[in-house]
Amino acid sequence: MENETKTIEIKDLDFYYGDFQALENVTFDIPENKVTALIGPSGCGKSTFLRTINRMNDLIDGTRVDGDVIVEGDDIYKDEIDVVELRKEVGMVFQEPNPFPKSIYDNIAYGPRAHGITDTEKLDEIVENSLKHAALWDEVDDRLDQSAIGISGGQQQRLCIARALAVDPDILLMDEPTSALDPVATAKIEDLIDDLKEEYTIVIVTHSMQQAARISDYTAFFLMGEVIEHGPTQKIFEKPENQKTEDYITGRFG
Ligand SMILES: Nc1ncnc2c1ncn2[C@@H]1O[C@H](COP(=O)(O)OP(=O)(O)OP(=O)(O)O)[C@@H](O)[C@H]1O
Repeated sequence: MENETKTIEIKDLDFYYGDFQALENVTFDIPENKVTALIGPSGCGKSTFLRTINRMNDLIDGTRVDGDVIVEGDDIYKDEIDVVELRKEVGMVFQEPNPFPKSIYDNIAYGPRAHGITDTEKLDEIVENSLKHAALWDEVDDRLDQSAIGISGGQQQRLCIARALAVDPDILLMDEPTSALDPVATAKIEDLIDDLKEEYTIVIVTHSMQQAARISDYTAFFLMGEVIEHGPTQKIFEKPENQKTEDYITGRFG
């Protein structure tokens, strides 16, 4: 990864829920404008790791972090940072599409309004651009005032991606964003991820080996809280260095 710009650097990261250690000594870099996939069996710490990048775990009582998570130069657990600003730079999309019970327009305008934008023309522009970026504009441009709950699951998930993009983040965290979707909607999100990496750094948790192989540039394989192997996706899938990685990739466990 020598020639890549590192957006996120993780060094010796340990994470605890109370007495339970969920991440141990995690160290790797996440490069800019690439897709990094996090794979591994259920409970190995993928979502926990993802949530350390925008300090979403802070919302859970009794958690503790050791080590460094450096996002765009700031050590986000050691430097004095504004967590609201961090979460603006590091957007998140979840497993289940979770639009607010508001209009399509208001879903997208919510974040920019919360960050102080009130000008209607500016908001119109953000809503249009965000929906275009999320490849949803053409499907909803004639019904922006209708409820976001009334569109399909795949459209809702693209709406949630548009909502994340509306506050102009640099990094997008995605926690199994297609696991609730059918194959057609999944393919649309995968195409979208491929387009989005031109402008955003993407970190995605996926249970699908095929999805990781299709869409990611780098892959990190987690097992029981540790990163067993990390590297270019093609190498991880075709020539893994660790036997455990090979066993997992070839479906021998997990
Ligand atoms: N809020 C919590 N409190 C206590 N333990 C937790 C909490 N969230 C997760 N854990 C534990 O931390 C470990 C890692 O969980 P995590 O959800 O990060 O794994 P995962 O790899 O994302 O799993 P999955 O693929 O099933 O979503 C698991 O043992 C889990 O039970």
